Amino acid sequence: MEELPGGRRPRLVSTLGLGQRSWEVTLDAERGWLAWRDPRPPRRRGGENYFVPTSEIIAVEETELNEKQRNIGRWQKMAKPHAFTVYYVKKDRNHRWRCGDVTFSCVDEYLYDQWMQALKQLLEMQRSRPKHLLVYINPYGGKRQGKRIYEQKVAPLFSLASISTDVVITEYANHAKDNLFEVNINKYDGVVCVGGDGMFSEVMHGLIGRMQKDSGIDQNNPKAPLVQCNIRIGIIPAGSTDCICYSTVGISDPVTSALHIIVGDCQPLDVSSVHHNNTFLKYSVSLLGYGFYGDTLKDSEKKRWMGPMRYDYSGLKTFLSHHYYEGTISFQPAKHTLGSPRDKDSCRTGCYICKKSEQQLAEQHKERGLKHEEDEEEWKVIKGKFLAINSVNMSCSCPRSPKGLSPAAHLADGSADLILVRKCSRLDFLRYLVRHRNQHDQFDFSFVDVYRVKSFQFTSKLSEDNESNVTVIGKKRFGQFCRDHPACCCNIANSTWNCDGETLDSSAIEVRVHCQLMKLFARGIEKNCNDEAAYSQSSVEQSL
Ligand SMILES: CCCCCCCCCCCCC/C=C/[C@@H](O)[C@H](CO)NC(=O)CCCCCCCCCCCCCCC
Ligand SMILES: Nc1ncnc2c1ncn2[C@@H]1O[C@H](COP(=O)(O)OP(=O)(O)OP(=O)(O)O)[C@@H](O)[C@H]1O
Ligand SMILES: [Ca+2]
Repeated sequence: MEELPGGRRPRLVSTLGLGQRSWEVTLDAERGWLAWRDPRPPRRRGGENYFVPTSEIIAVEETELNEKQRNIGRWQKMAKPHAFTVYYVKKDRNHRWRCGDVTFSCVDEYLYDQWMQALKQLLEMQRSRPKHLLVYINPYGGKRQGKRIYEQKVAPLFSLASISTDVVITEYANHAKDNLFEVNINKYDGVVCVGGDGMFSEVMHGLIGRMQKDSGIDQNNPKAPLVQCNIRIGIIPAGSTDCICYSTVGISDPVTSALHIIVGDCQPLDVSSVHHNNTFLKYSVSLLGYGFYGDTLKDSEKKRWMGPMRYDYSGLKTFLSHHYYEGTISFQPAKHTLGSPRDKDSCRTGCYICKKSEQQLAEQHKERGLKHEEDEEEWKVIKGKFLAINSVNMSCSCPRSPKGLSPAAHLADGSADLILVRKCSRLDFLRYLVRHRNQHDQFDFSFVDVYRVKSFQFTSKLSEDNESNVTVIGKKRFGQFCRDHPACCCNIANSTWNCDGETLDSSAIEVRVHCQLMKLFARGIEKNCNDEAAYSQSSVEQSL
């Protein structure tokens, strides 16, 4: 390697054997890349060029060349050619990552040692990579393939990357959550969950809950400033919806997720806390849905045996029942964030809007102890009859809806998009649903409103009436549905909140978004060359 002043050795350039030819291989430690180039002029079918950021090198290993490889070209003269294999992230279409490998041969041991040492040094310098992970596998999530997926697709990659693991196969619901309150968490560089959104939710509750407990924060206080959780969670998708994985990586694919964990990616995530009467209920990172998604989930729980199909079955059933619910929503608009839910651009890796929120959060932490102006900020109140009330902290894109419930929602901007779908005809509601799967704007309907909020509260008409002691008993005599108007679909019972795929017991809730409360082994969805809608600073500036 060439030396720079100060003893830095940023560049190693050698001619190494690859296949049957000699290639020019460069390791540029300063700029952080490894490249190999066929030095033959392009018209002789050479000129190929490969380039890998060193942050995306997975491992390097000594390699024994096989008989066939040894007997070609100049390597056949050597008793034992010295070869090494570099494993790296190979980016495929649709955000899919694969483990690529390339084997280089060196003319002598000295050159081999030089390369091995330089590459190993570079790998050791990747400080954000995990070395020791705690893994929870839900053997019953999704299509019940969690254990197989982990053993066949993920564990071999972790061992290639020299990551050691403690693996827990869960034996009951909440096993992972309970366990996280007991383990010596400081031993680990991250926690991995193999399963779906429900399994992720368990691990998140365990980690955030543990963090608050250790810091003496009372989770039942809805206004308590929660302590950020710096231990990252990796999601190996093996569930039914895998919305959190899809929305943060761009695909639900176990190998891709394992590689994001190995390279030590970090994606902060907003978390909403949900309370009822000063009692903590749950945290949410994806969907908090009342009405359509609440009823779909409640019905689907009885059909777990159907696997992922249960959501389509119960979704269709709920669609046909066409129930709407009356209630009051009060919310505080998110004025601190630059974007809006109607933006054409989406949150992508390195998102400028999320970075801005991160800076604001750091300033807030510095000013902690000074007066908090939050409570003085305005509340908007909306009363109405709703088919669905959805609050999403992220786009909620998933294989069922690749652009999600709110395509412009941000992963880490400290806000949620509150989507109110008012009472409308079945046909209109179907048109709304269909737009989750095509390119048209799902908010461009007179019966749909969307707001970017930092907190909200909901009370159903039924509980308001209960509280004001209005003839509830009289109403109950009508049974669950309005018998006077069989066709009107009005429902005097409450719906249920769907909180990241789990039902909540209370319909009256108070929700608050906590900016970047936790972190994932992910980097957000990467911009593609054809992804013109990705955020850049200039596009934000134009919108100001
Ligand atoms: C005509 C086709 C329209 C299709 C519209 C599809 C929209 C799908 C939007 C999915 C949004 C998922 C949000 C993520 C929520 C997760 O935290 C949670 C836990 O995993 N998953 C669910 O609650 C699982 C929720 C799954 C809901 C599935 C709903 C399926 C609706 C089917 C309606 C059919 C009407 C057809 C009439 C002819
Ligand atoms: N060993 C177990 N036995 C029964 N339930 C479990 C076990 N381990 C975890 N669970 C629970 O199973 C629930 C569902 O699991 P998971 O999220 O992995 O799959 P899913 O519901 O099919 O997928 P999705 O949440 O993506 O729709 C979780 O809420 C979790 O608490
Ligand atoms: Ca958000």
